[in-house]
Amino acid sequence: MIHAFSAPVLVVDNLVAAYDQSIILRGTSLAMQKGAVTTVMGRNGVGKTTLLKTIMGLLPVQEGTVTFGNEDITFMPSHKKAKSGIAYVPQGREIIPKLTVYENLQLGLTAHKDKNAKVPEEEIYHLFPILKDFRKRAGGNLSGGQQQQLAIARALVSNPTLLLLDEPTEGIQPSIAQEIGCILQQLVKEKAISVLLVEQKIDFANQVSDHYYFMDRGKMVMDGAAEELKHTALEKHISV
Ligand SMILES: Nc1ncnc2c1ncn2[C@@H]1O[C@H](COP(=O)(O)OP(=O)(O)OP(=O)(O)O)[C@@H](O)[C@H]1O
Repeated sequence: MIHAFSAPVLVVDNLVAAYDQSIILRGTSLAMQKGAVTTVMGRNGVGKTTLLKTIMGLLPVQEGTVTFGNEDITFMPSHKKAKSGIAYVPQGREIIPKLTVYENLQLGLTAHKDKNAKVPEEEIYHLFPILKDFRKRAGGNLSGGQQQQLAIARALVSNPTLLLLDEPTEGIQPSIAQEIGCILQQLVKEKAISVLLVEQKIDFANQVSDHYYFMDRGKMVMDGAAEELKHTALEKHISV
């Protein structure tokens, strides 16, 4: 839930970023409230994934700023961003197929600021009971929905305050997507984590979002609180 008057957890101001000569972000700006789900929607190829990568420091910023809490993190290397509390769950999930579920979870510790930290198993399995049952199973043998849960769980192992989540429902059946939506809501409520979500599916976005931004050709073209936006506005902006 958005806490009125709280300071934004993340502010992106006039961001410009490119792959070589090809400019993708053309002055992108957004502000995220703490403990809320902010969702970026837009057609394929408008730059949503590029925005998450640039915030995470995986693509250099050419112009503009990124502020996390009170800190300017525009040029902070990605591993430092991870240690300062930002976790990124990429599109496609990037589970290591040959490692077990538990070993995949352990990978999240590399981004933890305390080098003696352990996987908070009780907390993780409370949120994702299926991962407890499959603890010793190879990550590659999990279904798409289970791998998505594992990817989010692995991100949580680093103890983030901000989660960047790229199309978590891609290739996942609606009932499982809804389950993941419930877990996300629980996370935001119980742990006051802030989520920046890139999403194409309206039903899922409606289930979890507090605030929307619509992106077109590297810029935000509209934003608003979830309850202010009608279904039709959402559809207009994401229809291909
Ligand atoms: N590694 C790359 N090198 C060069 N161009 C890229 C690279 N990755 C993406 N692009 C291009 O950047 C543009 C924006 O891509 P991006 O993945 O950010 O879009 P998106 O809004 O997330 O779309 P989608 O929903 O399809 O993932 C596209 O034109 C894409 O072809």
